[in-house]
Amino acid sequence: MTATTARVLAGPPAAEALLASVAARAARLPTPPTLVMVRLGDDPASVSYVRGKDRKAREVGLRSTVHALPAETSQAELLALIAELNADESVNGILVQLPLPPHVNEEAVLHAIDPRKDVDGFHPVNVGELWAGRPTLTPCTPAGIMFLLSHYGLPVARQRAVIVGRSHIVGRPMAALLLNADATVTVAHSRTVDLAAVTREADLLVAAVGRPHLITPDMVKPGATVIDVGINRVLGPDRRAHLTGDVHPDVAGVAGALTPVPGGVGPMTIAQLLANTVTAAERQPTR
Ligand SMILES: Nc1nc(=O)c2c([nH]1)NC[C@@H]1CN(c3ccc(C(=O)N[C@@H](CCC(=O)O)C(=O)O)cc3)C=[N+]21
Repeated sequence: MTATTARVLAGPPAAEALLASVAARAARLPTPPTLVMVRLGDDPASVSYVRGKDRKAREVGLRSTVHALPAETSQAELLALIAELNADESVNGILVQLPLPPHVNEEAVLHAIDPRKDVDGFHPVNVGELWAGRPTLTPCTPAGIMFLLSHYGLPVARQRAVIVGRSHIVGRPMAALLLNADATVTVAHSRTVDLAAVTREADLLVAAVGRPHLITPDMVKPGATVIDVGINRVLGPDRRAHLTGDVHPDVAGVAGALTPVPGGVGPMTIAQLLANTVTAAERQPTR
């Protein structure tokens, strides 16, 4: 009987390493890179994420502004604000916090952002460049995961990577980044037949489905690296809400390395957003 426990891939030290380079690059520019975030309504998770990003931005020498608009803001009003921010040369990065209320067409909004200011990497021009192998501004969560893997010296090239989840925010861009880094990539999803047989092939398993504890120990190859992107709010035995991932805690007994939730991928997402803001600023003409 050999009880092993996975190496913990803590987000904060890797995020701090990325933020140190963000701060150094920001300091080399003639004016501080400027991020503008827009959120509609007051969903508590959105309020808290945007606040966290705003605070970190200032810590590393960026300028950050938040437009907190009423939930009833019309799509036309939101598009008018985006047009203004696109035209404003003092703005380097624009982020519209998702999800948007049901009366606003998310696609219409994301397509309206100038691709050069699209620090989320969600505009079709940036999606296309990523899939063409010419990444420019790449989605923050997957790009942050790539940084985390390299920070901890974990190999990607030649690895069999399985991503569970095909969202536009995580699963799909994660597949593109891993493919660009010479992994052999499989994207599994809710319709995949015999999911466990697919995930057991993975040297690198990325769980991004939003279903608490979907990934159980029997689904993991011994020694695999497991990245948990799930941020699920569940009620604990004490009936208090807490965060849990898509990966069952017992996976730590099988995996070689595992990201915790919270304190894993989340902090990387924020650091990468600020890295993207500096990248956008570096590429925009100076005034
Ligand atoms: N336009 C847009 N871009 C986004 O990048 C975006 C978005 N909309 N909408 C929502 C999701 C979610 N997201 C997270 C960022 C940080 C943490 C994070 O820092 N999590 C902490 C814990 C946070 C907590 O305690 O609630 C952690 O995992 O340690 C989580 C989730 C960005 N998103």
